[in-house]
Amino acid sequence: MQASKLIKCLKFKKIIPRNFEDFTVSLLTQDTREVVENSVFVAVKGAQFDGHLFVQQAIKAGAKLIVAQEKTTVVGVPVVYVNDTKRAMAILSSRFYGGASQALHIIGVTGTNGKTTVTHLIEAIFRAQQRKTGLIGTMYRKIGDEVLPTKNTTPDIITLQRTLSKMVERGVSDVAMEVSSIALIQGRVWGIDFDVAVFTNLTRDHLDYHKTMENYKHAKSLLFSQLGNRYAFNGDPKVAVLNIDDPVGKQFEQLTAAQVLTYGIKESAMISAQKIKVHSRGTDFELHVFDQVYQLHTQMIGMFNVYNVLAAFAAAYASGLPAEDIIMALDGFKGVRGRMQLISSPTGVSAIVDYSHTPDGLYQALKTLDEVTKQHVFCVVGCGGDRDHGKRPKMGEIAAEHSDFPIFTSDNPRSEDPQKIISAMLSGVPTGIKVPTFVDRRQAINYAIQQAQPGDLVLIAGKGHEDYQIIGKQKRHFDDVEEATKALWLKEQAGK
Ligand SMILES: CC(=O)N[C@H]1[C@@H](OP(=O)(O)OP(=O)(O)OC[C@H]2O[C@@H](n3ccc(=O)[nH]c3=O)[C@H](O)[C@@H]2O)O[C@H](CO)[C@@H](O)[C@@H]1O[C@H](C)C(=O)N[C@@H](C)C(=O)N[C@H](CCC(=O)O)C(=O)O
Ligand SMILES: Nc1ncnc2c1ncn2[C@@H]1O[C@H](COP(=O)(O)OP(=O)(O)OP(=O)(O)O)[C@@H](O)[C@H]1O
Ligand SMILES: N[C@H](CCC[C@H](N)C(=O)O)C(=O)O
Ligand SMILES: [Mg+2]
Repeated sequence: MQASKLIKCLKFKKIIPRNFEDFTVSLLTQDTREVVENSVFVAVKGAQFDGHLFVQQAIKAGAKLIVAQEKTTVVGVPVVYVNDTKRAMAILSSRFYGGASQALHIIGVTGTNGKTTVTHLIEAIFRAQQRKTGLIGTMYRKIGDEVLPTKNTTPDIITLQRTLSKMVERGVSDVAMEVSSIALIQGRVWGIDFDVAVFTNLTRDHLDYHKTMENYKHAKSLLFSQLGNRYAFNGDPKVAVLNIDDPVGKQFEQLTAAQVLTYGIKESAMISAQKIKVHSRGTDFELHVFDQVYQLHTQMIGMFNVYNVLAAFAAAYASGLPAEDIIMALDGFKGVRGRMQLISSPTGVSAIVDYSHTPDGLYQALKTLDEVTKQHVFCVVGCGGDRDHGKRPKMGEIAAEHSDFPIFTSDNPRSEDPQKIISAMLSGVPTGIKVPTFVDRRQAINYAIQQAQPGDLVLIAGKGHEDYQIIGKQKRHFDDVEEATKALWLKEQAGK
């Protein structure tokens, strides 16, 4: 696309100089580390850096046009001045990448917990229909079977539009994507034409960023107000899929002009789970879809996963798939890496690696383990540094109250002193409960597994699929599944 044609979509702008030599744009980016010859560079003021300070660097790397919101002393290339470069990024990327989101059937999933799980369930359902799928979320971006890395749960709008456009090129038809509250506030999904928007739940997280639960809820609500009431490009009506057992789900009904499909375990929900039986090898329940009743089995355990399954079912049903097909796909789904991932061993001790890093996530995980075992539950847990401080005492309290043997350790301490994070967790522990602590996560895992007796379960919470640990500025390899497997093997050898 020619540069002059690209910038036409920006309505209010000042171009200096007014006339410039046109060129074919090779890349649109806000990051100097991506710039190549004939790029358009958008200067964005961020939380850490100011992109305007990188303009010369961008030109040196090949940028031929700059979009800025503040005066820059640029020589040799035209500058397009706008009021807000973040908004310009959304408008330009939609234009540059050809409105890919309109060509795709996109299901956006938001909520504090369950987004990764629900998007994987949706991916599995559509794949079972022999459709080519895309997935965007915490763990990766996926185009069919191709796995691409990701920095954020929801990428910046340019990366997102670029990814969607690649999906269109490769024949993807259906996309499941996680939409984080921070992304919604930062406009990372501005202009994305969602067909279905799903709400899982709202509990405490990210208050370092949002400050209050009210702001956090507002951020989540944006997905529903942005869904609009238009018919989607392919003619299907847009649908908001809402968990109405969560009071926030009910409130979101008011915000959207789209059609609403509710789910929950109360009979008043349009899609509900009844007669739920959670056992150690999975969960069974009656699925009520309006006035139809089906039997549903999932290999995943826990009441929270009943909600995740309902959310995925509702999203697929809202997309027009037959209930029987969805149910069959859900039955075959084996779970997501690092989400209640079981590692059994001949010692009789089992470890469960789970990504519970919020108070509610941890509570749900511990409650589930308590339901499936009569033996003891150990809980190795830490809290991330440079993230919501307020959740630390709460997670400390939950681990202490809902496990038999809580053990506190480090998650990703980042720039913070790990001992201080652990002390904050300890401040929430009720008096009388003793909690051993280990700054070294490996030692904590080894200790728990050594202490556990046959039949006991060791929950290793907070890092799930992560294969790294961030200490200071250093990111080193660390994988809870590997560590637990090693510790269980050592226990087995010691017992021989
Ligand atoms: C605080 C925050 O949210 N930061 C996000 C934000 O960065 P920012 O706009 O503040 O950017 P910045 O790093 O200050 O840089 C400013 C500008 O200079 C540019 N730059 C910077 C350096 C350089 O050498 N060259 C260069 O051009 C940058 O590309 C950017 O355009 O926008 C970036 C692009 O979208 C994000 O990658 C970045 O996420 C950081 C890494 C982050 O840790 N974010 C977390 C808090 C986050 O967003 N989490 C959510 C929720 C997770 C979940 O619940 O699952 C997520 O969606 O991941
Ligand atoms: N519906 C749910 N309600 C409460 N807790 C849940 C639910 N689903 C999952 N969890 C817990 O939260 C953890 C994270 O789940 P998942 O990765 O699916 O959530 P997420 O919303 O993608 O999280 P993130 O915000 O980090 O991307 C799980 O390991 C589990 O312990
Ligand atoms: N999406 C979450 C991930 C937290 C995972 C935990 N291991 C940590 O590093 O704090 C966040 O950015 O808050
Ligand atoms: Mg996620």
